[in-house]
Amino acid sequence: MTHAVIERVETLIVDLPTIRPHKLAMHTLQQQTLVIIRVRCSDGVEGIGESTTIGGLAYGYESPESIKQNIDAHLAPALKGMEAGNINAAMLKLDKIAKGNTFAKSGLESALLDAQGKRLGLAVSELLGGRVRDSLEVAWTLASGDTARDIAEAEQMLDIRRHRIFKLKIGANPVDQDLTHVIAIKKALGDRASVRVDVNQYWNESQALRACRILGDNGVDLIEQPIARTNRSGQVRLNQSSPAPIMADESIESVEDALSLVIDGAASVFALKIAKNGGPRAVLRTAQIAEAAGVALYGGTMLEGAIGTLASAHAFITLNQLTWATELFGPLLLTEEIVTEPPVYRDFQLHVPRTPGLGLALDEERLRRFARR
Ligand SMILES: O=C(O)C[C@H]1C=CC(=O)O1
Ligand SMILES: [Mn+2]
Repeated sequence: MTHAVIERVETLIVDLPTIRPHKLAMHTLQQQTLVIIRVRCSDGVEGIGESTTIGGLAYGYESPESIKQNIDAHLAPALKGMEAGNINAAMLKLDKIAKGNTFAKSGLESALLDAQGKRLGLAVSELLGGRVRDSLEVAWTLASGDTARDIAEAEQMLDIRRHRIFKLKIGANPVDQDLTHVIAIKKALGDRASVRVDVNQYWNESQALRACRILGDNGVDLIEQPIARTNRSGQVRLNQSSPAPIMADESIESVEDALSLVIDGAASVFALKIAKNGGPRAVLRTAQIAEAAGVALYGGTMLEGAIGTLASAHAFITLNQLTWATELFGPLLLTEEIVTEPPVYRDFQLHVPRTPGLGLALDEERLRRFARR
């Protein structure tokens, strides 16, 4: 049998509307931009992947435009002619020719896994060693910017049994205003929901010392990235003093970051994101570091659409412990789909398909309609 080779890599920028503005400390999303990757192989198999970030360059070092350009100019030519089924060799080559660029690499690794799964008739989770569950609990982010509207949204999610974990995006407003907002929402929801916050690095240590204590004392379960990733010693001190666990998100931009956080004792929970580690296989290396260190895990998102969400989900369902569940709700924030069958959310869970590859097919007509020209 001759091995299939990678013949062509195509990238498309897709702009999709959101159900409402989504306010994060650094950026308000009015729409979401996905980079869709198609890897065509010599055996006729096509793999699909997604490289998505938030707010252009507001969140990380890669933008949709730079991701597309770097794949087109550097990563795709390096992959051309390589054996399609040898994902180790392909990703080693990319690591050799490109520093960082984990978002771009994540979409490519996802597409190669999708192709190999389709080729072998196996779900990506099976390629990753096999699943230990079929579905994942999914949190919802309350980020309308309005307390009453956030409470109404949470009540609706509880009613329809879609989410019972809520993450509140704070940090942009004065600290006391944010604390009042969070405490009001926790009071309204009580024990019916887990309430967590994500500060997206917007506090300094002096603000965070007091705020983390107040949040913990008022029943907030988890505090995500309260201070800057660059303030490592501050993170260590907060991790020791906060009554609520501290989760690292922006602090992890690579597998090596995860190791150094563990060595320093800078967080007791890690947000796992395929985009920040370089793909579904790379994120599992970070998960293994956490497991060995006794750090708890959470399945994070960069607000990807269906493809990036399921690429993440196939990795996360192979994990033994996922103490803090996931936030794989990206497709639910979008009003439009570019796949033929959207991911299934039911009874607080995302159900992960067992069909070959990621278990998704592109809807060509809708893709054409939303692709940026
Ligand atoms: O975690 C982040 O910082 C980014 C993202 C995840 C959920 C959400 O609403 O925003
Ligand atoms: Mn975060």
